[in-house]
Amino acid sequence: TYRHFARISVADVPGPESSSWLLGNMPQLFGGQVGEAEFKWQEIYGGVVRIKASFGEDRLLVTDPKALQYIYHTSGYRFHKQPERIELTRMISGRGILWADGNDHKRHRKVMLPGFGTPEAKALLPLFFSYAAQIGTKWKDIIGATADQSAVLDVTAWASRATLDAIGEAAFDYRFGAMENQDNVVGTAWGNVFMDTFGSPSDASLLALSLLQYVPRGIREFLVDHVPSAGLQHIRYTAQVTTKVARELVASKSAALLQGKGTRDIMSLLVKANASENEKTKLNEDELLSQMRTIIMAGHETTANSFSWAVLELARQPQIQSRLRSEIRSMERTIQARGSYGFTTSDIQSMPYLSAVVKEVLRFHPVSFNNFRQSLTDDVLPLSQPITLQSGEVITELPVPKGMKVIISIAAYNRNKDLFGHDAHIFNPERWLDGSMRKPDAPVGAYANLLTFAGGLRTCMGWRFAVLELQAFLIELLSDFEFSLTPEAMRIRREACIVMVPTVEGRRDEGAQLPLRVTVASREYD
Ligand code: HEM
Repeated sequence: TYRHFARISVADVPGPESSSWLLGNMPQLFGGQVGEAEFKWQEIYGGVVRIKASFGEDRLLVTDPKALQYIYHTSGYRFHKQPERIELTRMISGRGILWADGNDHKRHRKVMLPGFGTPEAKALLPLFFSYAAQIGTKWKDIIGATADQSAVLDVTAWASRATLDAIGEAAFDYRFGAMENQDNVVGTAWGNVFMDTFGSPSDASLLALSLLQYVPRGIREFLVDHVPSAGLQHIRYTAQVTTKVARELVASKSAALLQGKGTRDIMSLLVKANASENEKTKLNEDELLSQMRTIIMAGHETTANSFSWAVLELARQPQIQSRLRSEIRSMERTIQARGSYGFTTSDIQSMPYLSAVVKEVLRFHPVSFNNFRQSLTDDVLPLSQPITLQSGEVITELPVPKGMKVIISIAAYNRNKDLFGHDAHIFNPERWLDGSMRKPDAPVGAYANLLTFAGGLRTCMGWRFAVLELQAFLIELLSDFEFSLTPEAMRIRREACIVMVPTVEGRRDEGAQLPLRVTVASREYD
């Protein structure tokens, strides 16, 4: 008790009132749509906001670029993941890289790195195009069978199946077959898992999550593994079926490697890199299996939902959609004129509007919308903008106590008006083209100074894959199809599960969906 009251306090940092001692501001933070509370608080209080968790505990909501650079990079291994949140990660992807911290994390990252370079990502471009083309073929069949040559299609469900198949082949040289067989066990298990487990958390589940931090690790793990709840059961089942496939794959990859027949997929590179590590740094079998679950989880729903948000914005703003289609078709003509077929990465790099749209989608709709960290020691956060404490004192550095829990709002950082302009809350790809954006003093993110892929020591390993896959899907499907809003699509919510998914207001129990009207795009004026 003495230590608690004598330690450094952040109570003087301004922040919103909380009406509940039991839950603090957590219902506001997790109950609404993604970003709702954080956008408001960032506007009122700036880049560092003191909010309340359960039992009056102070937490910091951070979007200040310099503070984030410090947390992610400079002091990266002194800000660990929060113990209760790490249980959620363990449930989804096991004790893999997303779960590991400190030296353990270094070990995981080193073994995984060879699979995630630029050449590896570029080599996958034809594969991404081929899965996007498979969606196109299916859509043409469905649309062709309708009287008015148009159909309402759930873009999220199609994208989810295609990205699962793409990551299966890219990462493991394995065919999930989700596009062909909609009852595919792994595909079905992953379907809506985030919405079922993490969507619309009740006050009781928020309180349970808060209480987990006070429970010793072994008991915490037991509870998470055994508490009977439908959402948890769904995720446990998903983990079980994915691990089963993963086990078969690790065995076959290891056998192929022994016979000198290794392939170039991510998992083979990982198994190979692991084989050359010494006994201390090697990943064990459980860690290898967890890595596969991590890659499936991190590499499929994230990209599928980013694609869904992109298409929704294009349906909302038909003039952006037409301009992008024109750029795509113009590049198609250039490719045909040089006598080749298919886009290369340099073709894609010379499409400025596509690049602007993709950056704007990732800025506006970051599907992984917040990160949770906790300081290992007393520390001092540097700040880009001074803050005025409630006492009136103005500070440019903020001392934080050991154990301080920090919530990083990726969604709010990406709407920072100093970085992205006064219209940061508007979807406008033009900002990436008109030279109006200021170069940041404290760059944080890996891509376009966005925090979408986090930053520093734990930057998303698959960001190059994600950007290329998104570009390939947009090129392939925008070229052939036109998207327009349906009445349901006018009521889309940014649902705050672990991955931000679209749901329809009033129909959240149906899970993630994006019903858009899809027609075959005319080529008359090409
Ligand atoms: C739009 C798509 C994606 C987004 C927005 C995204 C976002 C993120 C974020 C925010 C993190 C940091 C998580 C944390 O520290 O808790 C992360 C980590 C990670 N992501 Fe992604 N990701 C995407 C796609 C992918 C893909 C396609 C792959 C793999 C093929 C991938 C693999 C990983 C891995 C392995 C990590 C762990 C990195 C580490 O802890 O060192 N991600 N991602």
